[in-house]
Amino acid sequence: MVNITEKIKEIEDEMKRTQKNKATEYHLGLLKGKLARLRAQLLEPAAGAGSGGGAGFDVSKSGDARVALVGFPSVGKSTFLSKITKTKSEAASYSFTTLTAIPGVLEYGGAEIQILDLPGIIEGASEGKGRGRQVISAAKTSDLILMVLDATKRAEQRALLEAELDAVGIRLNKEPPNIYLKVKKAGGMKITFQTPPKILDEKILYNVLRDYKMLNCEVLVRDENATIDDFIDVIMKDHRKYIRCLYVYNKIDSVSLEFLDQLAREPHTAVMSCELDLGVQEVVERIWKELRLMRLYTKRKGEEPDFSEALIVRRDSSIEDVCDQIHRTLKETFKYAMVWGASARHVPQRVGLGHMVADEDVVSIVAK
Ligand SMILES: Nc1nc2c(ncn2[C@@H]2O[C@H](COP(=O)(O)OP(=O)(O)OP(=O)(O)O)[C@@H](O)[C@H]2O)c(=O)[nH]1
Ligand SMILES: [K+]
Ligand SMILES: [Mg+2]
Repeated sequence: MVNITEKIKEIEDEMKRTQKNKATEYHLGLLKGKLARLRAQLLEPAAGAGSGGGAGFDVSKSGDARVALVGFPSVGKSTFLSKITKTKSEAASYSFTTLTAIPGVLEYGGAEIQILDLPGIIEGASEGKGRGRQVISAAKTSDLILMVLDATKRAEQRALLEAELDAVGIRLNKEPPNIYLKVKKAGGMKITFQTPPKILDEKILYNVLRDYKMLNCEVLVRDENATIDDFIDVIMKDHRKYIRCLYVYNKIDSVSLEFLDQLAREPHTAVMSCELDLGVQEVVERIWKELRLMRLYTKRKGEEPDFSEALIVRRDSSIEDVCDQIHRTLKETFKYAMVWGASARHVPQRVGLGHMVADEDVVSIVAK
């Protein structure tokens, strides 16, 4: 039987040995493409493997959003969960105290946010070390990854974790690449650049596409700074997940003020000490902000809006999403909606299902 992990290792070694220059660029591009394919294979559940393979933990999603706590062992994930929710997750000084996914509910801004405490992961998690694959599958289902880091540990921990998540197709704080790709039945390859590319060229895209046996397709590269990694992400788009990430350094009670200041300046980063209860509430506020949920208020005809209970919807929601949130079948009897607030051109504005709402809008749905 061919061992995928070994093949991956071989390619990674070859990439490390290969010097990066103009002459090797095409070969490296091909290797990256092959690596992406193998990694996707590795994550496919093996036939007859039962609950193994890439399956996550058996915790159903609930509430308005899900946040996954991801980190090395003993960084304080369970301590944090117990602090911000009513759930108690065992915390101790030894590694792998937590062995399964423990859900808790954070109530904030009228929303119920599911927080998933997870076992610690170690280097090699993406290749199946420890419970790595299960943890990563759970992280993939979340709306926000909270990467919990130990402020007293080496700075590399963050890059190591990022590499593990990257290897399974999770892209943190990134938008999908601005490249259009359409596979066709015939007609050959048509590769177009909207503006002169700074990094890519036609040949490298052609080579990778041929290696993927995508001989008939249309490509339009809209971003002049796109890389071959971006292009491979587009080819592999069914295996990619773009998730926001908040990096949280815990145990700041044990580091110097200078170092703390340095950590806090990194992008998408917050610092806290669960032990001294420092910064924990700020982290909760950051979670809320990063989730980009919106609060809407509903209003019945002829009555005042109900500001006592917000309706929580995701960013980029339309009136149709609002209807679905209120009731499964409301859309079917929908006639029009009246909207007051930032999304309305004039107040109130009469709108249809396609209208995009804004945070704190007041919405009145009129049914047939
Ligand atoms: N100094 C300090 N210790 C902390 C802090 N927060 C948690 N700890 C300690 O760190 C140890 C590990 O905490 P846990 O909450 O079990 O860590 P975990 O990340 O859930 O660990 P695993 O489940 O094993 O992956 C415990 O001994 C905690 O008391 C903190 O802010 N400062
Ligand atoms: K622990
Ligand atoms: Mg734990």
